Amino acid sequence: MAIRVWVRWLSGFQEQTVHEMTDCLIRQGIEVQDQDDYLSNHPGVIFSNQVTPALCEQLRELSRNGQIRILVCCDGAIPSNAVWQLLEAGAADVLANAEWSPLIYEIISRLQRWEAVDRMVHSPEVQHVLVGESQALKAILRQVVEVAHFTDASVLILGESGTGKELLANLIHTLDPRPDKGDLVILDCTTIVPELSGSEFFGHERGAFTGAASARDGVFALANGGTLFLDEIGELSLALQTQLLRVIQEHTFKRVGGNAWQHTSFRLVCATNRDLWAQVQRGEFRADLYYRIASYVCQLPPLRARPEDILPLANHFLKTSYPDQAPPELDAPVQEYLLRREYPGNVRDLKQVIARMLCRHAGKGAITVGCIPPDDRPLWAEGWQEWRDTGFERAIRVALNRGVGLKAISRNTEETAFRIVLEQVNGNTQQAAQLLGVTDRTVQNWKKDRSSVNKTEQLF
Ligand SMILES: Nc1ncnc2c1ncn2[C@@H]1O[C@H](COP(=O)(O)OP(=O)(O)OP(=O)(O)O)[C@@H](O)[C@H]1O
Repeated sequence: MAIRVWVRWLSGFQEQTVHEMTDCLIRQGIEVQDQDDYLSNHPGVIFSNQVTPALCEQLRELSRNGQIRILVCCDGAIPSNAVWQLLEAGAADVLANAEWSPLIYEIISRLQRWEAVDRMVHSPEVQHVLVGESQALKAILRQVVEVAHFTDASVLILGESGTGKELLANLIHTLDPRPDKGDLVILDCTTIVPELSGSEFFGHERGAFTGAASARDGVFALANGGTLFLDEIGELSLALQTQLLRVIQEHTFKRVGGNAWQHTSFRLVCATNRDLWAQVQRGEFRADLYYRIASYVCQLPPLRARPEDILPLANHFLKTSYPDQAPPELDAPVQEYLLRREYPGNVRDLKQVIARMLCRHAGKGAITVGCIPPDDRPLWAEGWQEWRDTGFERAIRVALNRGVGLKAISRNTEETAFRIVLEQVNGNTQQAAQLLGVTDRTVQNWKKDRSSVNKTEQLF
């Protein structure tokens, strides 16, 4: 299938160059669209020899929060501060080369990679497994597809409980293109008994210790040719972390009670709901192990930071509960309830809420508010407008009980609002200012302050 792109030529390129380069792209199987098609969802290439405020503004408009990937190409050197300006404005990459031929080659490589990643992201094996419409989830999916399919890098997945870390680990294994791939082997680090850890990790020879009636493989041997998923890695004691270092680096190990070195080849995926880097800084997690397990770090945001995912996920869980028939719909008040509800257990929570509502659903009609179990119903005051967000109230109560005053509570509320909005708009100052109802300068000042001072105490 041809790769479709739109191309724009800015700032005085010779007509002959434009024709030659366009022909070159077409010869390489790139379908070059009319300039006017830049509003479509296809990726785009902008050729420009100058970085001007107008170009940055255009990029901001076109990139639509990173939904459209745009390459900016210059046929010459470009100052490094201009490169960062272009990236900040929304360019997916900036290529510069005085020679046209390598420049075109690089452009084609990027476009082919993007197309391959897009195809995989939209494949049923991804779309039917990891559901979500938010920009945050889509961006993660693209990155994960790229790292899983095109590299053998170790991946560290961070995120609160129930955000989908294990699901992502499964997906990384599914997308691994190795021929004759081995199994996905999962080890929950919270279940390791220290005395048996050697055997669990490396296996043992017969008679290696009392009770070792026969030889047994450990997880590193079982994962040979496949993927090893170490869940809750943040719970491993320092002693157990030390045991893992060699095998993770060298891919060789000895069974307990054995003398022969064995070789194993696996992709390592680890997950934790802890702040692993903070653990490293406190000396609770070995820095050398951290760097080995975290070639690529993927942070899954909590569900509260991506409310656009709530209804698609709810519909997905309904569909999986009715594999052979059309699932019931959620009526409007139930949808509103789901959107306003708190999800401390993240996606797992939402899945359970749907399951609980289905228990009370009778007939063939839509799921209505009566299906919400009494314990799950919101606190009422006088009507919809008065819906009280119990989670927010709870946080304020906890803060007040801790003796935190109004000033700190207000500051934290403001911090949280800035953080949420900036995440939502991928750091775009103008859009954040618009959503927050403040000036661009206020957002810029906030960003500046944040980079120069430590985080304030987290209340919420
Ligand atoms: N994006 C998603 N699309 C579909 N299902 C999801 C998604 N995210 C999570 N789930 C579902 O939510 C539940 C919890 O997900 P998972 O076990 O992967 O979370 P986790 O982060 O590993 O949790 P924990 O840290 O508690 O082990 C699972 O049933 C999973 O299938």
